[in-house]
Formats: sequence, C-alpha cells, structure tokens
Amino acid sequence: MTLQRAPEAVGAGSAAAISLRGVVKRFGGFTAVDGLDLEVPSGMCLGLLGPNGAGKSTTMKMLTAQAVPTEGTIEVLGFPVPRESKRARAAMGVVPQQDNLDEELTARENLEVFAHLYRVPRKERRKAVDDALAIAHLTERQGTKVDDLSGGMRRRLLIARGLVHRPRLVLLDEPTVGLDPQVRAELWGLIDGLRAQGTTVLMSTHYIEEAERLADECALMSRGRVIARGTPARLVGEYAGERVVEHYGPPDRLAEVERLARGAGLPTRRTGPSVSVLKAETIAPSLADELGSDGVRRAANLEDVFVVLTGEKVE
Ligand SMILES: Nc1ncnc2c1ncn2[C@@H]1O[C@H](COP(=O)(O)OP(=O)(O)OP(=O)(O)O)[C@@H](O)[C@H]1O
Repeated sequence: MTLQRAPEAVGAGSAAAISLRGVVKRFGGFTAVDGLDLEVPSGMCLGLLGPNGAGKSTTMKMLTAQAVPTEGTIEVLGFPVPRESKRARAAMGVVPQQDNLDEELTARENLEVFAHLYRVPRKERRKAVDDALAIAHLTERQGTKVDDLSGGMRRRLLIARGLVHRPRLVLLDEPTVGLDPQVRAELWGLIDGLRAQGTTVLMSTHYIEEAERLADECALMSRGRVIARGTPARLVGEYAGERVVEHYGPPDRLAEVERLARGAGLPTRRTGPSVSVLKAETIAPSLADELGSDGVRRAANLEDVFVVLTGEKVE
C-alpha cells in the first residue's frame, strides 16, 4: 500500500525538511533546549535519541508551534515556524506521545474527522481514509469504536491519523513507548514502510534498538543539545569502536579494570556487575595482560555509544 501524495506547496526555504538553528527554549530559569542546531534532509528518517529530560519532546513541540522558542530560528518544509506554523502543520503529520483519539468514535470516524480538519478535498477523502486504514492494518476494524480497540491498534490508529492527509513529513514522538515487543515490531514495520516511500520522518525515542533499526541517522541529544550525529554504524565506529570486552568481578576488580582502561585512553561503561572496555580492538598486548583474559568479547553497539556519551543507563 502506498500513499498517494496530494500536490503540496512547499515553502520557499532550503531543501531540508526541518532546520533548527541556535534554538533555545527556557521555561522560567530552566533551559530545556540549549542552542540546538539540527537539519533533517528530505527523505531521511532521523532518530532523535536521548535520555529522559534531554529536550526531545520540547524540540518536537517547537516544530509544531505548541511551544515557542526563546531564541533561534526554525523552518519546517520551508515555512518559518512559528510565524507560518499553520501552513507547516497542514503539510506535516504529527503523532503525539499521548493517545488523544476520540474514544466515542470508530476508527474510521476518527480518520474522517482529521481528513476534514486537514482539508483533504471531499472527493478524495474516502480513499485517503481507506489508504490510512490499510497502512495501519485496521481495515477490518474500521467500524470498531476506539474504546474497544487494543492498545496496539490504538497506537496504529494514532499513526494512521497523522498520515491521512498524505504528509511529506511525519513527526513521531516516542512512537512505541510502553508497548509490548510484538506491537512494537508491528509499528516498526509501519514506520519502515513510510521511510521506504520517501516520507521524511523525525522520530524521538529512548529505545536504542528502535533508533538502530529504523533511523538512517541518529542525533544523540543530551541536556538540550545534539552531542553526536551520524549513521548508527558511524557513531558506533567513532565512539565505541569495533569490539567490547566485558569484565565481571567484585567491585575492587571492576574499579581496577576501569582505572587501567581509562589510563590507556579507552572508554568504559559500567553495567551492574560488569565493566565494559570499548574500542577493545586497540588494546595493546601489555594492557591486555594487565586486564586479564577473563573478559567476554562482543561487538560494539549503539547502546555503548549512548551510555558513554550521555553517562546514562538504557532502560
Ligand atoms: N512546560 C514546561 N515547564 C517547565 N519545564 C518543562 C516543561 N516542559 C519540559 N520541561 C522540562 O524540560 C526538560 C526537557 O523535557 P522534554 O520533555 O523535552 O525531554 P525529553 O527528552 O522529551 O524527555 P522524555 O523522554 O522524558 O519525554 C525536562 O527537564 C522537563 O522537565
């Protein structure tokens, strides 16, 4: 199933679907977004990855003008936001973190209301709703009241609702938070489909696997800034290297491993009863002797990068 796009006027700005420059958002004396520069080229799926409180949701809200930046400039699909946010909103799909579907209405009626709100021409509305239902695998349940849908179906409907006007850009705020693994996998298929069609996707998540699996590039956010950006493979290569060695043992042994590795300039991470030494392929033979041969070797991954750069654990 492919989405047939409405011919959509795009604002006069750059080719990037999203552009934030020097964006700051303060809430009173608290700085939630702190000089954010972020470009999302058209057609890319960018994963905005970061620990709780990093500023991901605030960034999403500024793109839809639900929050107004204290400083800096934002363009969405070429439209300056918040000045022309109505036009930007009309051309993008937004899937919020909170389920705000109308529970009294059926799945189909929810989509019809949005097709109307988003000014899908009357003649095209039925097909637009049919297509969105099919993409979300909800055709069979279109007559069911939202109240009677399962959690996974509701989440798929929420995504379908964001797609009903065939947007070129979709914002997904933590699309699979709190869902069980099977439903998460279903949604990943759906998001993958969007990406394959060339829809630009900005997806915030704190699930590393989600970002690794879906995103062309990841921007790692911490304390309101992007601290690293690139393809998952490049980020892993640059910050965690190829191999990791995990050492297990009592606390004094772990502290010794950390001291030796850090002394040699190698990044480390603690995970409960173990210390992982990253970039293990660069360990000199003399250091390998000192570290001992009890370590478990594995490939480096994006989770290692996340922990090393943010200092935070992953759920
Ligand atoms: N309206 C607000 N008033 C005051 N502080 C706020 C407001 N909105 C967000 N914050 C604060 O800004 C910081 C960034 O929040 P934000 O929700 O953007 O983070 P996040 O990266 O999306 O985290 P999460 O994954 O928990 O949603 C947090 O410390 C939060 O408490």
